[in-house]
Amino acid sequence: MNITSIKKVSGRQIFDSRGTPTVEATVELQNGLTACASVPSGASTGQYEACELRDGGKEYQGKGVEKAVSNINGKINSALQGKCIFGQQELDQTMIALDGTDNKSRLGANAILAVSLACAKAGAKASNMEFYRYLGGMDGVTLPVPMMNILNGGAHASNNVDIQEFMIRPVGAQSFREAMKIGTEVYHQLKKVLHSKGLSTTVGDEGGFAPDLEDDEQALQLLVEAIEGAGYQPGKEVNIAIDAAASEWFQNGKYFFPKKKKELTREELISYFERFCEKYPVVSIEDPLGEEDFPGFTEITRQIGNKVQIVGDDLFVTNPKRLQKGIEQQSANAILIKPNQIGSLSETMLSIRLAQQNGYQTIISHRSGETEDTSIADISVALNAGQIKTGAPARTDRVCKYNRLLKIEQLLGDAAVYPSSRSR
Ligand SMILES: C=C(OP(=O)(O)O)C(=O)O
Ligand SMILES: [Mg+2]
Repeated sequence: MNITSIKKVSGRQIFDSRGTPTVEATVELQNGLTACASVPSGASTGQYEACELRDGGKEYQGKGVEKAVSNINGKINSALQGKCIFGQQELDQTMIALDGTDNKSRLGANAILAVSLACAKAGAKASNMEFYRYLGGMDGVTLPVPMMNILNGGAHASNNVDIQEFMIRPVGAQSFREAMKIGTEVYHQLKKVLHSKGLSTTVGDEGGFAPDLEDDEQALQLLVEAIEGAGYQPGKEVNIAIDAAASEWFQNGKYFFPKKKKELTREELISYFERFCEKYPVVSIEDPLGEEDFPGFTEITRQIGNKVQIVGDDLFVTNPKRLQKGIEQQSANAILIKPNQIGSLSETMLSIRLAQQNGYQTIISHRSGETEDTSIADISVALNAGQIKTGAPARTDRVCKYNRLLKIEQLLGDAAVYPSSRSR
């Protein structure tokens, strides 16, 4: 038996940032080294995501993950025992074949991904390497531009804002460290602005503020005011990204804003976003249309894709097959990468590479229900993704990813690259 082969894989039910059960896995090697990983969970989940296996019954309103955990302790443990920890592809393929379904519904994408990530972390430990270096080698040196979600709406907050996320991008920074300084200053300034207007400073699921507003456009005005108030130039030093999460709005061929009770056609919705991009420094729109609306995506990309990043989240669900369709139909120019949408590390890496080979921008992303696992930070640097979306720079479930990136930047030293607009 090789000392770097797998001795045991085990799982347990833990809780995410919303207090909902989720999966954690531990991999133990013959040499005694152990590594642990846990998986997050979404609220505005795409219909085509891999299956997050949840228990029936009354426990936690039927949200327990004990079945997924017992799949780890039973079938997955038996299949991976004795295998070499360095064969990530083979380990993932073994679990995918054992599952045997298209969407990982037998073992659960939550079970498979937790083990997949724990294996990769164990491989890094056994190699005496930092996780990002193990994944990306010497070539993984790019710190991502953080897309900080500082105002929450949609399915992530109980306010009256329909757009799910309003994010700031500190592109004028020259390092990730400086980007964090700028981002947190704007976040704190937004709190002051909201307070001065008598608006609520309670927060949504991702740590951003969740006030009731006149309309969604007011959120953009507040962000611009906060950027300026913190002493930065909107559009130059800090620009804005939104996630409409429009799959949540799609009903009978039209779009319906559930909170403002307003109905729009596809064309009206595209014009709505175009106006935002003309009037405000909005440079990135995620899921401007629904997950079925490939033609709508193609149309908005044709109209404004030369100056605005059009991001497919629910549209692509980190799935190389759906991404390939989008590439052929020119449906977007960027992809959101959420490892738990596809359910294994090697498939996640495949989607990132496919996107990069086809000139798509890549944004590595958290989920709205998170754990303290920081794998996405390492993945973003290892694969030179260029952007990360991991919530407000507040609340530990979000900040732990940002803090890991600060450490990685320090470890990389002079080799670290930050995609600053100033150096372009
Ligand atoms: C992070 C997101 O939310 P959720 O995890 O709820 O899908 C998103 O839609 O991009
Ligand atoms: Mg999204």
